[in-house]
Amino acid sequence: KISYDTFSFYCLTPRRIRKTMEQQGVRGPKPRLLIGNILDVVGLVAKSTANDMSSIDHDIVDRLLPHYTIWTKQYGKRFIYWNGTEPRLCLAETELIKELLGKKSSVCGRSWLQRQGTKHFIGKGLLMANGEDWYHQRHIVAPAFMGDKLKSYAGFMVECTNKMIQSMETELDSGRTEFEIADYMKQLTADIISRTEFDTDSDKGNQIFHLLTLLQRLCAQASRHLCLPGSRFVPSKYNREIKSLKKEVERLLMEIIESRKDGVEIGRSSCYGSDLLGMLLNEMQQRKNSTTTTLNLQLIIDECKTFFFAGHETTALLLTWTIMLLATNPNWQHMVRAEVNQVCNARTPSIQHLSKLTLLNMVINESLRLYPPATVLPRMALEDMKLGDMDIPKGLSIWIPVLAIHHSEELWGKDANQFNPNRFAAKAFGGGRFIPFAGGPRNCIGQGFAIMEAKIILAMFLSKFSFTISDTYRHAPVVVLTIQPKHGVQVCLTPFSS
Ligand code: HEM
Repeated sequence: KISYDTFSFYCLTPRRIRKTMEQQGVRGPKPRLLIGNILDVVGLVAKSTANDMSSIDHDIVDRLLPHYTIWTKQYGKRFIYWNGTEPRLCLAETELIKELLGKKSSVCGRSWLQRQGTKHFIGKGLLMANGEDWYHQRHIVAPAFMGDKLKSYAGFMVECTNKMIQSMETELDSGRTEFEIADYMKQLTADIISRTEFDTDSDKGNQIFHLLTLLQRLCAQASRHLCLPGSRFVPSKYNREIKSLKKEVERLLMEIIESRKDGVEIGRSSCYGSDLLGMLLNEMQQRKNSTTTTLNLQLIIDECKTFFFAGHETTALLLTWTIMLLATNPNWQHMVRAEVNQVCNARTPSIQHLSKLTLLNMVINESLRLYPPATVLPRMALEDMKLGDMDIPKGLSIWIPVLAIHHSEELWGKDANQFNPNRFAAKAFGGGRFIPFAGGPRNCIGQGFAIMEAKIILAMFLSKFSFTISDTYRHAPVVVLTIQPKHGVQVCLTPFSS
């Protein structure tokens, strides 16, 4: 039975899927046995990103998704390529994307390969959950990201940003002028998520982030290690390293959880708290006798890892790329600062101010369009389904190339690769065209949190410093799960007080 299942998983099902799609005219590059097109993709990306870009140019699709550019020219807007033994349909038609993320979201989920590849990293937390489990988990954590709860984080965000600005001012006083912004933003967003969702001191938070980053890097190579049957059970150096990092992260998280539980057990507090971790622990406690509950300690740990990961790097990248864009577009920097000064009037930004920062909002959107932290959105058909005119067989992975859609001249016009926040002045772009936070029921749960955080940090930063891009900055976006500046972003700061 096991050998038949393995044979079916690695050979029969992918073949059946390929046949169904070929009959509908969807083709793609020829796959190699077991490894599919992995080597083609790895080789093309290694070549296109081998050098830094010669100028600060936002035309980055050929660099970051060279395989997409080549195969879409050859096979059209829909094509199939193979990630090991997993066939992936690449889908760039906005109407179909809208349908997939919206109406068809209940029959789509995460693929086996994705779940297996991130098992030791974020486990079965919300990002990787499917079906009923996903629905249940989303329902539990959603209140932490809505309404008054969301608004209540603004004060922490201001406090953490003030701390960062003060440390920059101290550095400036001691004669430093150049700052690598990506590291500062990572530290700041890590502080904010640790404080708001886990009420944890930054030392422990830092340790967790450090270990999670190492785990993330290792897991990013998972598809190369998982295409051989049984490879995840082999005690290889790769597997051993992952397991030991996982153990260490989980030990640190358990310390945080235990200290919350102790607080309740010795009567110091009456509940586990109202932040994300508190909500999860309260839910587990309330339902401990229920037979339907799916929440257990391991799942809470997975959820913590998921939110530590999803809640800081993406926002840090949004901030980093936005500062790079403003540093290289002084007119926009000047206009947005004038808006901030007018709206906030020398006070720290409050919730009431944020909705009035229209130009800042346009700049943030344009930054998310040009440098969407998540370059692709992966989905898998959990059942046979119809998508537009296509019959999609169960088990087919569908990849939405967000970066390519955001840079498409057909969708955005001739200036698609230019920084032009004005395009967001008149209307909001939805409908599968502007999807930095995905869309439909399975969109980013932290979208409101991220935008609020980005507006507060940028407004405070702009009102304290004027900045230009440093001569040492080398423009070299690369993808390591998210779009990152390979050598960081160096800017020269001038404080307004001087
Ligand atoms: C600029 C910042 C952010 C961007 C661009 C972003 C982007 C995304 C995208 C594209 C997805 C969908 C992934 C997919 O379906 O494959 C997603 C999901 C998710 N994001 Fe974010 N995110 C950001 C910030 C945050 C923050 C601040 C948090 C938490 C505090 C967060 C937590 C999550 C979680 C838990 C999911 C999974 C939701 C689900 O599957 O139901 N994200 N994010």
